[in-house]
Amino acid sequence: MSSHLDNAPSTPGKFKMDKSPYRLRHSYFSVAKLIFWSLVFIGLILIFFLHSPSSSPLPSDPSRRSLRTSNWGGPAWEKRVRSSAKPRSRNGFSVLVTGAAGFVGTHVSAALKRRGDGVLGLDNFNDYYDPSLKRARQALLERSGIFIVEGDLNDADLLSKLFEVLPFTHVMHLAAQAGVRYAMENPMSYVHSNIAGLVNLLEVCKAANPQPAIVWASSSSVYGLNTHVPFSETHRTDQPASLYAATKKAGEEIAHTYNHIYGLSLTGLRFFTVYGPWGRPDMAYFFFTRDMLKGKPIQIFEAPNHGTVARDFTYIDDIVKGCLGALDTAEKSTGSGGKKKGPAQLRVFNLGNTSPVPVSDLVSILERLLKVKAKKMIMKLPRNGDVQFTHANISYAQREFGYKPTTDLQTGLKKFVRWYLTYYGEKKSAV
Ligand SMILES: O=C(O)[C@H]1O[C@H](OP(=O)(O)OP(=O)(O)OC[C@H]2O[C@@H](n3ccc(=O)[nH]c3=O)[C@H](O)[C@@H]2O)[C@H](O)[C@@H](O)[C@H]1O
Repeated sequence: MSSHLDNAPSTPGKFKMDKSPYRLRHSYFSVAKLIFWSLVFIGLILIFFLHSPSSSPLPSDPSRRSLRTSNWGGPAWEKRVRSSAKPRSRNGFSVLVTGAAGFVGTHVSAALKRRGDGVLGLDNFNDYYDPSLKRARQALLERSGIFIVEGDLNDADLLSKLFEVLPFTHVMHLAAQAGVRYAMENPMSYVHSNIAGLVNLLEVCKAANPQPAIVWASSSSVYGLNTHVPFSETHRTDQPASLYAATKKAGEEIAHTYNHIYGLSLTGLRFFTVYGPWGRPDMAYFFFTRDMLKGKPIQIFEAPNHGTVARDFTYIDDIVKGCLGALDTAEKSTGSGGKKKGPAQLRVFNLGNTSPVPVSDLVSILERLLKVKAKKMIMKLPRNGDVQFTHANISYAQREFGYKPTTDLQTGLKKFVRWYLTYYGEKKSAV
């Protein structure tokens, strides 16, 4: 005899005690059905929330996910932002520098601060190259009172918040996925930073009140397969040789659109192979130095028929002068609250050195400076985005803001090598 408690169907297992096979199957299927339909119902609710744009509790967009991990906001944070971006003088600029922990970003930020402008940095500290170098640059800027907010360009909420805290007069947009050859390894990182990130930034700038004037980094690589030299801003740029170049060219077209529709003042700067202290370890002059010091072989690219591969290497201090010149001559945006009020300035400048140097000469200079004989491996120029030759015509920048590079490769590399040996010598390790 079984007690009534034993009959209580508290769990499906207990049903096995029931003597009637029909009742057992019937009850079992009712519960299973109930569970099944409950799961379907919960699933539908979840699908509805995940796809609802306004109330999405778990955003599927990776750029928005950074919101959850980034550490910004609050009165103390806002105070730091304000104090970093406050100019020393009444007519000084208040500049948001994106990519402030990057090579050019660090130098430009420091120069702006030195002359009395307020600077707020933004950087996502990604690991495209050794992030400890970016942290060291950050520490350097911190010593001169520059705060770098850690966040991604694609984080619209963060960017909007920054403009809410402060009416930036200018944006110096230097954050990007750089490097010509890496584009074949990780193409989407170029789309994420150089296209999606740029659009996100421009969306926030167009909605800001007042709208800032924007100066941003394009690239000499937009000239691609152009064969007219020296490269002038009027030459064709519709034959990019790498995805990197294509995203920078797309950026120039996107700039045109935002200028046209929203009255944003936009100036693009086509940088020509920038080098110098605190440089980028992914660039040839930098890793040639590292590998030569380690006694490792280096690859030197050569064009077909032993043709020379050359670059218009441009020293960082000259580039900084060009950036400041562009900033100083940038006119105000004309829109407000997302509406254009009149035509606004739209410019593109070459910032080069006007004196191309063969890569083999770059290596000879490094050999002399490092007192090391390079183990050279001559290789065919790979078809991975590299072009054979770059040479800037800089007369437009010269005319508009007196841009005049003054550092030759020998002098600039000497300063780079001195920095390199101090930086890595002190750390007793190479990159
Ligand atoms: O002006 C730009 O817009 C770009 O400049 C820079 O690109 P590049 O001019 O290609 O510089 P970089 O890679 O240092 O190669 C230098 C030279 O060494 C040759 N090179 C390179 C590697 C190698 O192993 N061997 C070699 O001979 C190579 O063929 C080349 O001739 C920036 O990286 C890029 O982000 C962008 O800003």
